[in-house]
Amino acid sequence: MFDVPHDGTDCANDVSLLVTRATTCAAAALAMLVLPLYQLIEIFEHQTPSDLLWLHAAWRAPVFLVALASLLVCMLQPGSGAPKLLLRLIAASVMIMMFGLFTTNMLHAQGNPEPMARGIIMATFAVSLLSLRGGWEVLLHFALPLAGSLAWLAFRGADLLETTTQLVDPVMMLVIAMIASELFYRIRGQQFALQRQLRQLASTDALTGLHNRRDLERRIAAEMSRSRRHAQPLSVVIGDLDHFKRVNDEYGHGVGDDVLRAVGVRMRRNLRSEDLAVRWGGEEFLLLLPDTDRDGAVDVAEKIRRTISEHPIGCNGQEVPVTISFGVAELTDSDQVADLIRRADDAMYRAKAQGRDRVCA
Ligand SMILES: Nc1nc2c(ncn2[C@@H]2O[C@H](COP(=O)(O)OP(=O)(O)OP(=O)(O)O)[C@@H](O)[C@H]2O)c(=O)[nH]1
Repeated sequence: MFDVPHDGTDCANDVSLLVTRATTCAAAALAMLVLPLYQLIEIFEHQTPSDLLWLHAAWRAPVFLVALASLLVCMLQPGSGAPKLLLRLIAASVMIMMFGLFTTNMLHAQGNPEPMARGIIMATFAVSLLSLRGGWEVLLHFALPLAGSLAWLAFRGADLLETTTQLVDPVMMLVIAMIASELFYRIRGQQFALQRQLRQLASTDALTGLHNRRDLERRIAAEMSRSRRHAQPLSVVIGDLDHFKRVNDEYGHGVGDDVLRAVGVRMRRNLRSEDLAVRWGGEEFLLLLPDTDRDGAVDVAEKIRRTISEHPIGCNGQEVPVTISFGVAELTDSDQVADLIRRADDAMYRAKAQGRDRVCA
């Protein structure tokens, strides 16, 4: 099968990826705006000494600010590619908050650490799932703040043995978050790949791997308006294999199919990436050539005609000689889609009438 050039299919995937990211980003940001505030109020109610209150606020501040910025970006620039970076920033700031507060608790052992620690662990778990792509990313975002936190505790002379027992809950969270994040990441990846494959199948001809008629119908109007907007030519070429019935009758339907495939390959080899090669009907092909005028399209069709008629197609050890007739039409100001295709079709029938194996415009 051929590589399908960058087209509407890819765009649809990109848009759906952007929407997923923006939604995730907004969800993570909202969660991270509410949670730190809620916890600060709780700590305030437990009458934590004021200097520690400031420390608590400082550890939460990056999460709060990044979450606020993310929410603003998601609201003001919904189509931007920023959420990917913002999601990582949210995750990193949450991990830093978690270990900052963990260190504060270890050094000052005050307040009501139990519910707070649980809240942070749950938040970290949620954000890991939302923001990070796969187990390795969770580990990376977790490992750096953990190392910093342990280094600071050691520097401040804390009892590291006690620290390790306190680490049981966060490490358990890490393992669960890694597994869940990896699972989510893979499921999402498979889902995107499947969507892409389905869209590609829906727009591709199964036998030749060229674009199908439905796909052309979806694109030709857009190409016509693009060509008019930029005052660039656009041409359509219709090609029909000559006496193809004889090929089937003489060599069998299987060889006929191989010939159609080979013709498709030769067409694609002679086209630019922005051109569209379509299997238009049984043994009929259509080429949509942007930025190409009538003479240019005749040259393209002539080149393809020669590669087909001058080199018989090898199938099952046999050489099958094939020729093709082409008709060319260039877009005019008054053309509708049907007019353009009809003129190319008429030209192709003229080529048949004049003896086949030729190009008419
Ligand atoms: N092997 C194969 N043959 C096909 C396929 N689609 C259409 N055909 C055959 O293509 C042949 C087309 O025959 P006609 O329309 O009579 O045209 P032709 O024999 O090519 O003659 P001209 O077009 O007049 O030169 C028919 O025999 C179809 O069965 C296909 O997918 N595979």
